[in-house]
Amino acid sequence: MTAAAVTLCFPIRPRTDGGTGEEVLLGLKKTGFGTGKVVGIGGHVEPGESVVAAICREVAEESSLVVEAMDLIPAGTVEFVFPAKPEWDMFTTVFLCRTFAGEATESSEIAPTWYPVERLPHEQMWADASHWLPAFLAGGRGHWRVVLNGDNETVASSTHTPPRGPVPREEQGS
Ligand SMILES: Nc1[nH]c(=O)nc2c1ncn2[C@H]1C[C@H](O)[C@@H](COP(=O)(O)OP(=O)(O)OP(=O)(O)O)O1
Repeated sequence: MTAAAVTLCFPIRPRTDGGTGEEVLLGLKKTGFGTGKVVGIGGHVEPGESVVAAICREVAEESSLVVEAMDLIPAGTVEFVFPAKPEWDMFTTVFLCRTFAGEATESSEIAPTWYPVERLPHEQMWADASHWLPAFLAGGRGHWRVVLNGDNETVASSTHTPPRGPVPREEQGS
């Protein structure tokens, strides 16, 4: 079974509560997959849609923030593997974003909230998020493969593969 293509965007801005550092926009999922969890803003890539178009659409639909394609910062990818429920497998392309317009506003799907990057609400999130999200927010890049246990909640394993460097000259085509 092929993993569903999804995409997530983590808007980041300087903290607005007087603290130092940055805050990131997450949201309480009100409907569908992961209801009741605090998740990243995003969702499924529609057939025929580019990942970039999908994330701009999802951010607008779920949070009302307006994100332009050129302001997306590619961070990497995460594969969510549910061996006990393969139909839940997802492959997500992750972006950060520091330039956007509008105010985060509640939608039918998501109640958005800004959290200091140093104080993510891990107890309300998917257990795997503590493996890959702080790494991306700290500037890490690459691919994460997360395998869930049979309870579809706890983490059996998580593996990080760093991005490939530039292709060595001798491996480049002519
Ligand atoms: N293990 C996991 N940890 C995590 O942090 N996020 C996960 C996850 N498994 C899936 N997700 C995220 C990725 C994706 O953005 C989201 C599910 O996509 P959607 O919100 O689009 O799904 P829904 O079925 O609610 O909505 P529709 O696409 O509108 O049908 O869940």
